Amino acid sequence: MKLNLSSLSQASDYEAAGIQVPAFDVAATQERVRTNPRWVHIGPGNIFRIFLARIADDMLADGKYWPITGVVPMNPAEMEKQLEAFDLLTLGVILSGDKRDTRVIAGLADGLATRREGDFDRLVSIFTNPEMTTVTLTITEKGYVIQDSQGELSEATRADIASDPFANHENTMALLAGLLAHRYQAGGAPINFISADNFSHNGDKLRDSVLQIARGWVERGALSQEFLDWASDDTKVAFPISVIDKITPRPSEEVSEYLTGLGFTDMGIDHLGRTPIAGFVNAEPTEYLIIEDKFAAERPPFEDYGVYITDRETCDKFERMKVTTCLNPLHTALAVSGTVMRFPTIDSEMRDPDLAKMVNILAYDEAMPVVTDPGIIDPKDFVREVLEERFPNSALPDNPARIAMDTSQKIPIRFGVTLQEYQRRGLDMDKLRVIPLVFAVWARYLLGIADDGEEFTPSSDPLLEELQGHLKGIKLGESVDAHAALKPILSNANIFGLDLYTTPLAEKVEALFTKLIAGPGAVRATIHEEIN
Ligand SMILES: NC(=O)c1ccc[n+]([C@@H]2O[C@H](COP(=O)([O-])OP(=O)(O)OC[C@H]3O[C@@H](n4cnc5c(N)ncnc54)[C@H](O)[C@@H]3O)[C@@H](O)[C@H]2O)c1
Ligand SMILES: O=P(O)(O)OC[C@@H](O)[C@@H](O)[C@H](O)[C@H](O)CO
Repeated sequence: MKLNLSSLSQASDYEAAGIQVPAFDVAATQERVRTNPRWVHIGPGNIFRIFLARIADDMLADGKYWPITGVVPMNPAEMEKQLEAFDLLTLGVILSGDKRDTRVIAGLADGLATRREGDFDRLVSIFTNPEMTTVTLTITEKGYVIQDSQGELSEATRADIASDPFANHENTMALLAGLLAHRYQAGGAPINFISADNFSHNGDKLRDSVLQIARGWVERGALSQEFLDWASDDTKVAFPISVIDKITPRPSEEVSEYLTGLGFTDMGIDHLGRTPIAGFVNAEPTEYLIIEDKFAAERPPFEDYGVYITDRETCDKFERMKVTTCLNPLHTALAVSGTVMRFPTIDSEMRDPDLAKMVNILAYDEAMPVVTDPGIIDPKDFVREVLEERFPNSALPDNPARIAMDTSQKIPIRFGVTLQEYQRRGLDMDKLRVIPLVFAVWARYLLGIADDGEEFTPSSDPLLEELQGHLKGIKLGESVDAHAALKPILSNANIFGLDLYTTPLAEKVEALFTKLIAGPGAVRATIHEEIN
């Protein structure tokens, strides 16, 4: 059996395999959405396919017409090999204990790849359609960045500003700013942009980046001030903030074999560069989506599908709890140490007493003091669920390397916000043990040498080359001037949210780093010593 519309018409084959199928006419919806689009999603990757597309699937099953048009602005092969090869269907596999719940998700009903001939023009026609009112995004943090590491507008952004606003743009922020210009020109129907990426005040960042490009066009006379006024008016173009939470690892070999055992012949894992791609997505059962109640246009009835639509303050508090204290910083701590110590999965790290203790200290002693209860869920229950159920979920094969991707972009949010809060509240940073340890292990990770003394390939990161340049020549077991090597990194407020030399942490990180490079086994020994 192959996953496609034709096999779906034999629903009994799916039912015999215990797989839930869409409760609506998928082919008819895919036909209708081409002329009647409602909801566009940029970056139709794993979390989107198992969370937002599933919500759309549930809505469609209830007769609420919110099919999604997925847009890949990067490599068209992602659209072709991961989505179109399966008629845009995804097999969602929820893993917990020894249970696997599998269903066909069909909320994604149309697919475009803007670097593919003709697709950009079709996207323009979708953006000029007033019936299309909502755009969601999961494009990773770096997709929003229009500056270089020094905080200046990047060369690519300057080139976009110098180019025709109405043309196709490779940079996603410029693409969206240009599509907004098309929408304005076509009458300016209101629209919502909901970032569902994992960082602080995601909607604000999206708004800033898009409007900065729009402003550049207005300043050089390519667009009118009226356009900018419209795009800046949040009753016309809304950018609510949101928080999304569902651990969604890369596709796993075990799940691939399981699906093959159910009779599928097309559920193998392929690769696009180093990124594994598949017709299925595996994830944990837990999920939270919180969206600020700030919309300019009609939107999907999210609240009927378990999504919290709430005030900005609640979003903010939930985000502080999840992204900057009780989940994502712990993830990054496990990602860099797990990679250097060659742990295959996060759950295996949680069975290591030192690493489990490290993240417990980080959560309860160092992060919790700056958390405020969001009201939706008690932070103590949230962190307990993370540390005792979600991370140790042995059915969920989450690889530390996935989480280590783009760490330089994540640190300001996952740790910097907490440090700024310590500074703001006058809390004692000298007491912090694990936060400086994580920074030192990250610097040790950047060397690309594991704790066994052998090489590993660090996950991709836009600053990898620059950061590795500062550490060039450092060898395990040899003496090092840690201050000279680390100063350019630790003083970079773009990375840590503040210059670590304005805190007691920089000195600690330098001392820890010196210990961590003492030789093979030094990472294990230093972590053990520091947390016991
Ligand atoms: N996987 C998770 O556990 C999880 C959970 C919560 C939130 N998130 C958020 O969702 C994002 C995506 O995670 P995922 O697991 O779906 O990853 P993924 O790699 O499966 O998907 C990422 C998508 O973003 C696109 N993309 C990458 N860079 C882009 C750019 N510059 N412009 C436009 N599109 C770009 C890719 O083409 C792909 O479609 C994460 O960065 C995170 O912020 C992920
Ligand atoms: O998705 P990223 O790359 O921002 O971060 C990696 C993980 O920490 C993240 O995906 C978590 O699994 C997720 O935030 C859980 O909701």
